[in-house]
Amino acid sequence: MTVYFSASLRLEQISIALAGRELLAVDATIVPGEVLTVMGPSGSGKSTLLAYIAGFITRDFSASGGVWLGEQDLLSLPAEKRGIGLLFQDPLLFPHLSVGGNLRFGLPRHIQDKHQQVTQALKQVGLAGFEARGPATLSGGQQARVALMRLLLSKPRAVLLDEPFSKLDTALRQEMRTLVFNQLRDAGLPALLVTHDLADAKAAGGPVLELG
Ligand SMILES: Nc1ncnc2c1ncn2[C@@H]1O[C@H](COP(=O)(O)OP(=O)(O)OP(=O)(O)O)[C@@H](O)[C@H]1O
Repeated sequence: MTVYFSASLRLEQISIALAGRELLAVDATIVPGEVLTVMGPSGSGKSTLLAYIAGFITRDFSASGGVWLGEQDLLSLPAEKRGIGLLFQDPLLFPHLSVGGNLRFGLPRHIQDKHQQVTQALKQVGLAGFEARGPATLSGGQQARVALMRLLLSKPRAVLLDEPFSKLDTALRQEMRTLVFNQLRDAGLPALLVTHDLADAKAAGGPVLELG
């Protein structure tokens, strides 16, 4: 994996409200290679916070506060220019593309040796030779690993994870936690994890923010 350095992700006095009622307030800085875990009751606005950071919060909410990546004001950029990578509980692979096609989709246009990068990424997660397979022929755990590598190949500058392990069975969950957090640490990316699972927070190894 190519190591590339990112800046800190700063969440500056963010407040998110729905119908005039504040759902959450967050003020935090996530340094490169660190995972901030956000926990809280269902409906407390965790996914909405991620949507605000990534740039696709809907008008139903009123939100305020700053989102900075180093010196860059992310709120001034449209979602596709923010350089934020997302991982959800569903792998969301494109069903009409092969595994290789899904991975190439994440690669920035200027990358020359796409084939080599894809081959290397698959090898890294124990899926060497899976390029031509369709996503539907993969197990849930294999799909999750492809989704992780697609995310990393897109060279995000920060990563948001929304319950990324909740659909995996217990053994696989532990394996994916280790893989995901090691990869994020190696890549030196700041990451924000939303979860209900204390074991996820422990594996992430960073600070934990408990919403009321
Ligand atoms: N588009 C929307 N319009 C109006 N209300 C919404 C919309 N999306 C979500 N909500 C409401 O906003 C609140 C926050 O939702 P959100 O999904 O951010 O919570 P959460 O903390 O991620 O919940 P969970 O842990 O169950 O995933 C909830 O009360 C939800 O019903």
